[in-house]
Amino acid sequence: MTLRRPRGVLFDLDGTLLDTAADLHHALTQVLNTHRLPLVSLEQARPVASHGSAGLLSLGFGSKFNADTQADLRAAFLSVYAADPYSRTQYFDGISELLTQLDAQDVQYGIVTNKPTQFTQALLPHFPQLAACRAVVCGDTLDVAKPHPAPLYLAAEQLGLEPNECWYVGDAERDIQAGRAAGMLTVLAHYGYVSEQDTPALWQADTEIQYPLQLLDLWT
Ligand SMILES: O=C(O)COP(=O)(O)O
Repeated sequence: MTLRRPRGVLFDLDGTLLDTAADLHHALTQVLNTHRLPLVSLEQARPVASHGSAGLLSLGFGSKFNADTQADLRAAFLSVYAADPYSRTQYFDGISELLTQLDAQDVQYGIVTNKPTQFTQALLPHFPQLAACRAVVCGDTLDVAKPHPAPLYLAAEQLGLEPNECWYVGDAERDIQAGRAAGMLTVLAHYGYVSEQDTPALWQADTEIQYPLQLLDLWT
């Protein structure tokens, strides 16, 4: 598919720009250890890493993650994660070069994540190209988060662009829902945390990429 080069590209963070699964998995491991429960492997945790603390805790605790326990478990998880959300985290291969290319082609870019501001702001300084983004909207920036389109509207505004001048790239169903609802062209980052139980063909993304630099091929 060859498309017109967008004026702006907005990206999801976990599972799209940054491979954060190992740090999230580390936090889950610590909490499971505290409760003397069996651990889950990184391979098991990766597919749910886009679903934040609730997704990971449900995976590790099963029915023990319930209405009575979830507040405490979440607090324990987040306190471990907050202490070090970056040591095991890295760019997906090609992201750094992709962002350099976007700069060179005068395509603006930004981040729309459901990750709370506290953790996003702890991570970004370790990834200077992301810290320099003109648009960063987190899960708690507004009182609604993806799949609601409002965070995407705000990010487009921060870039000084109309929503329909931006694309949205993400690896989860709620990313594609939010992008479609915002009237943006949606790109599924298939290299991210898409699990075997997911049905991305039903998400109706406009197009998909198998690795980050493939984004550039969509308009050249
Ligand atoms: O931490 C989360 O809840 C998910 O973050 P994401 O929106 O960047 O995938």
